[in-house]
Amino acid sequence: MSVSVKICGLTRPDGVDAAVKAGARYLGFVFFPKSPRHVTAAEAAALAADVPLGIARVGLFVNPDDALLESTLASVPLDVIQLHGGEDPARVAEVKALTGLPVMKAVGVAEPKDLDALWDYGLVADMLLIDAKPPKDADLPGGNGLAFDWRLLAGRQILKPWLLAGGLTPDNVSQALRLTRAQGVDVSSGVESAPGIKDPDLIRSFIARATAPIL
Ligand SMILES: O=C(O)c1ccccc1N[C@@H]1O[C@H](COP(=O)(O)O)[C@@H](O)[C@H]1O
Repeated sequence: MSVSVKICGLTRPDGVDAAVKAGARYLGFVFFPKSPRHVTAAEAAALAADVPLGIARVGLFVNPDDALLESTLASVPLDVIQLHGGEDPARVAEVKALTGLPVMKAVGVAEPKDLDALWDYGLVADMLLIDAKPPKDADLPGGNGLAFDWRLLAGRQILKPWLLAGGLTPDNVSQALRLTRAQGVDVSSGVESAPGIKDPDLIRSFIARATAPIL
């Protein structure tokens, strides 16, 4: 089966267009004001409006309260909620019930014991996103262009469908897939010309390499 690709942090129509045409399976919109990729609900609604059926529009939130989720969903047609903060498994279940949407929970990994959380979140989330754990002093809990040691995932059984994230680029995605055998990959800063500005050529190149046969 072909690898699913998520292009995250889209802020402009040319990035959405490049991702859709190149075969992305998920498009991510960031609703976290500290991020250079933050979009307002009105901006996201415009970007998400004409996305073809079969491509999931993912709303990325960091510790959102119910009001933010409800007000965003009132105007943005989202298909999946991504939780990228410190939400515990009970909150993941609450967000699922509140929104009626599938939830993808990000789990940060820096060392082997971080993988233990995949079990607890796998029991409640619909999908998992396995990302590099951010440095302690980081402003953002993701989107930092940092990779973790992919060998930690080799041969690992994971309860739910999952995407690999963290520091992926067109140049390293093949190696990441070879080592982890991930079913999908998620990229943000690795396909940008500047923080928050996606480069359509890098998006095309990333998707072509991620979906090429693994040798
Ligand atoms: O992209 C962001 O700005 C962001 C902000 C807050 C939480 C998560 C964020 N991005 C997610 O992190 C992964 C990895 O990013 P990168 O490829 O290493 O830059 C990204 O795919 C988003 O899902």
